[in-house]
Parts: sequence; structure tokens; C-alpha cells
Amino acid sequence: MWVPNRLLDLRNRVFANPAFQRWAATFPLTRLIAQRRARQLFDIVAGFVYSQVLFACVRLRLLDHLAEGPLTLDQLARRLDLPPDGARRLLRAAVSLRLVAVRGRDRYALDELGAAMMGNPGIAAMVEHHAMAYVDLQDPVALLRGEAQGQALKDYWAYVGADVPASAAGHAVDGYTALMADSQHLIAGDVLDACSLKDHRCLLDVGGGDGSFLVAAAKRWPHLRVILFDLPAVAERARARFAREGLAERATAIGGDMLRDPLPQGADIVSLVRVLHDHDDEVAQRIIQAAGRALAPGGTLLVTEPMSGTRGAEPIGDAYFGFYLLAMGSGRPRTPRELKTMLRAADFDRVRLVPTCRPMLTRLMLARK
Ligand SMILES: CC(C)=CCC/C(C)=C/CC/C(C)=C/C=C/C(C)=C/C=C/C=C(C)/C=C/C=C(C)/C=C/C=C(C)/C=C/CC(C)(C)O
Ligand SMILES: C[S@@+](CC[C@H](N)C(=O)[O-])C[C@H]1O[C@@H](n2cnc3c(N)ncnc32)[C@H](O)[C@@H]1O
Repeated sequence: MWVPNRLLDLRNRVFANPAFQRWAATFPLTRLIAQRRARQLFDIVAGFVYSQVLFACVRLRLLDHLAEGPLTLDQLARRLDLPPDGARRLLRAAVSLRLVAVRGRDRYALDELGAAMMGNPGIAAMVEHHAMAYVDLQDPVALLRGEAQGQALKDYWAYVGADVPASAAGHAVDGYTALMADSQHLIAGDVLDACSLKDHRCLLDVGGGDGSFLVAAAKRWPHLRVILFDLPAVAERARARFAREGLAERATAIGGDMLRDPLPQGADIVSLVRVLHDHDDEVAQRIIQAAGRALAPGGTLLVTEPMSGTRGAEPIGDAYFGFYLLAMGSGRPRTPRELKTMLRAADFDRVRLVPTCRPMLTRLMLARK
């Protein structure tokens, strides 16, 4: 909705007035909104403390313990190796965040959000790895000014800033490859629900990690051949994974550098899953072009990643991924419109956004070569 600037200025002057704020907090018609806005602001101000509460829960495996059934304070204190006061403080904080529920006097169980976390082990892995993001984001202004660079995330994502990413050794890719595999549980199902591969013959997943996405695709579509392309050390892990899953007949993993080596030919659909946002515009455009060269005319390109400006999830694309990628030192989240322009520039047409059930985590764009 378009609102004239003068009106917005007036609104902001009124909202900034402490007397108005006090009045709005007591007047029956505005009280609830005023409380909600104050709470929203507090959550932004204090969000890092909430995250540290969750970090402590994850580190101490509190939720895993409660997943076995309700436990008393004493039992938990022993299992977490905390003094009773420390355990009580953590439990009260976790209760306030709906991770843990009180079940009687000094007895605790999982609450809604704790239970949701247990269903997605990828979330706990994300929380643990955020320790690096905290370090890198200590001085966000210096990052924004380009006066400082994060180091921890850059080292973790071994391909970022590497002259020859294909030379990354196994130990350098293990951490991020496992993290990406864990969090694919939140992605692959949503993407495959949104996009049928019934009419496709062969799917090439570029930057496909340990193959989690392709394993899900191949299991859902038994006729489908799948090819994974990633750095040699990562592709090796995917090859082993395909063998473990009994997919060696239908699944191939090829190692190389997507920016230097030609991508494998023969697929009628190429996917870029959480790949483009890692890279600055010029590099991302080259990746799209490489994907285009791997496809015959009529082939499909599938791009899926969290996007900027997603309604209802704006802070996830623009604040979380915007700053995460800033700290990592490469890439940015893009709006669907920006991605569309990049795809068209690489001669893709019929570009369309396909709805996914949890767009906050991943959105889906398809295009035709
Ligand atoms: C039955 C009755 C009566 C009512 C039902 C009420 C109801 C619907 C309750 C809901 C219960 C429920 C099913 C909840 C489910 C919750 C879920 C699925 C929550 C999922 C949360 C996901 C989270 C928090 C995901 C976090 C992901 C993060 C932080 C991802 C980070 C990704 C990174 C850092 C990626 C890096 C890759 C790079 C480098 C950018 O390329
Ligand atoms: C953010 S991860 C996404 C992994 C996977 N698609 C997923 O969503 O779980 C990016 C992937 O791109 C791969 N990658 C980065 N640079 C590459 C390059 N130059 N050539 C080939 N793969 C590359 C990484 O090794 C990593 O597996």
C-alpha cells in the first residue's frame, strides 16, 4: 500500500514520542498492538541471548534427554552435569522459549518448538555452527564498510575465496558437507513436492554436496538417472553415499570445478540447490551459463534457495542470509526478480516461480533453455 511520505514522517514522529507510547500501552484499542510492537523490538534487541539459550540446550543435549520422556530437575541436572541452580536457570529460559514444558513440580518435558527441533536434526547442527557466525559478526559495521572480513565462516566453507577450490582436501569439506546433508531434510521434500520429475529422464545436480538431494529425488522417481557434480573431495563422499543407498546403477558423482570444467552433458534437468546465493553476481551468472551449456534446448533449470523479500519471511532472506553471506565473504540472497533477470541474460525463458510449502527455507524457480 502506497502511503505519502509526509504521512509516514508524521506517524514516525508520533510513534517516537514516549508520551504517545505510554498512552498507547494503556488505551484499550491500541494496548495489544503497542504491546506486540514493544515485544517485537525487544526480541530483535535480545535475540542473541535467546540464541545462546538454545545453544546451551543443544550443547548439553537437553532436548535429546527430554525426547526419551519427562525428567525431574535433579535427573536433568545430573545428566547435563550442571549444578541444580544452573539447570533450573536453563530450564526456565527454555520453558519461556517454548522449547521445554513444565510437567508438574520440578518435572520437565519437550514443548512444541523443542519437539519440532527433534524432528529436524539439521536445526541443532545449524545452531552449533552458529558459534562461527557469532565470532565473524562481532563488528558488522566493519564488515559492511569492507574494513574487516570474517575468517571463521570463510575457512569453514573451504571453496569461498579459494584460488583452486577443486584442490580442497577431504577434511576441509567434511564439516560443511555434513551440515548441508543434515539440513537437506528441510529442503529436498519441499522441492520435490513442488516440482514433479515424472517427465524428466536425467537430473544433474550442480554443487550437489553429499548427494542428499539426489538420493531423495531418485527414491521418489525410480525411473530417474541422477548425476552429481561437485568438488572432487565432495563428489567422493557422494559416490560413497550412492553406493550405500544401493543407487550406484542410477547415480553418478563427478568431481570438478563448476567454474573451470565443463559440466557433464546429457541431463534434461539441471538443479542448483543453495548454490547461487553463495556467489557474487558475476560468478553466479557464470554458473547459470555453465548450467545452460550442460542442457540441450528445451532442457529445464531448477534453482532453489532462500530468496530475498519472501513475504512473511523477510528477515530470513534479508537479515539472516544477507548478513551470514556478508560474514562468509561471498554472495548475497537475491529476489526472484533479480534471479529472473540473470536467468534471462543466460538465454533461459519461461522463467517461473513455483510455490513451495515453506518458502522461508527455500523457494523454487524453473526456467527453460
Ligand atoms: C494438531 C493441532 C491441534 C494443531 C497443530 C498446530 C501446528 C500446526 C503446530 C505446528 C507443529 C509443527 C509441525 C511444527 C514444525 C516446525 C518446523 C518444521 C520448524 C522448522 C524450523 C526450521 C528452522 C528453524 C530452520 C533453520 C535453518 C537455518 C538456520 C538454516 C541455515 C542455513 C545455512 C546457514 C545455509 C548455508 C548455506 C550457504 C553457505 C548460505 O550456501
Ligand atoms: C551451500 S553448498 C550446497 C550443497 C547442496 N546443494 C545442498 O543444498 O545441500 C554449495 C556446494 O557447492 C559446491 N561448490 C562450491 N564451489 C564449487 C565449484 N567451484 N565447483 C563445484 N562445486 C562447488 C560446494 O562444495 C558445496 O557442496
